[in-house]
Amino acid sequence: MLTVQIKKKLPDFILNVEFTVGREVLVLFGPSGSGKTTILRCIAGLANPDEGRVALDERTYYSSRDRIRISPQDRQIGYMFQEFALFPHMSVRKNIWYGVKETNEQATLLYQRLLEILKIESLPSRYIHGLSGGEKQRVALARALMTKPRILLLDEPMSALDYANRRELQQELKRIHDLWGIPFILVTHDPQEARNLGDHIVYLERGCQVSSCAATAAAP
Ligand SMILES: Nc1ncnc2c1ncn2[C@@H]1O[C@H](COP(=O)(O)OP(=O)(O)OP(=O)(O)O)[C@@H](O)[C@H]1O
Repeated sequence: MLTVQIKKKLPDFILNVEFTVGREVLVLFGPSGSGKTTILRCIAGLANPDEGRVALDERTYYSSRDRIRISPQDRQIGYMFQEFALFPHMSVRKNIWYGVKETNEQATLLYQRLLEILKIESLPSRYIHGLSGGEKQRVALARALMTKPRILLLDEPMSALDYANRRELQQELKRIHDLWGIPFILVTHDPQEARNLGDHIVYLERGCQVSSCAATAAAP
């Protein structure tokens, strides 16, 4: 169970959220600038709250009270950034292996399995600049999962895709979530995506949770 309690002063408002995520998909939904990416960055350790706590099960990643701040590299969190943040000068293979600490047989098996699950077996020697939006999305997902994360953060993972590709990749994301069984936190502006993928939706406005509900209970 991931526990998130964050207070952080931003230029125009104070971000103030509190929620937990089990082995489910939690969607952060809200207008541009409402604080969604900042929440992901605080969970990953790329930004620090002014106050609060972030913990996965018994492990505290951040606590203002206890002065704990675990570095991003030691949090075992997969982060799929907006626009994917892949390295254009590296091959698909190198991108996927980037960040893996140990190259052993287990890692090689995971790599092969990810290529298969994400249907990118033909891509390893290609370079990022020649890939389609859907292919880049799959490679970014493989890279995030290759580090065997205990949580996966996805910041608008479908934003670069057209309607047909979005629908297909939403289905794949659901399947991967079922297979991996870890908490996913997904940021989106798209109400349909929020309903399709989320088990729970947290609605944000200017840094505050205006509501939080099961995805089937109400449409955003
Ligand atoms: N490092 C920073 N320094 C100053 N202001 C910041 C910083 N990061 C975020 N902000 C501001 O905090 C607010 C929330 O930004 P954030 O990126 O978290 O919103 P968002 O909901 O993810 O937006 P979008 O949907 O457009 O990506 C914005 O007003 C943004 O300009």
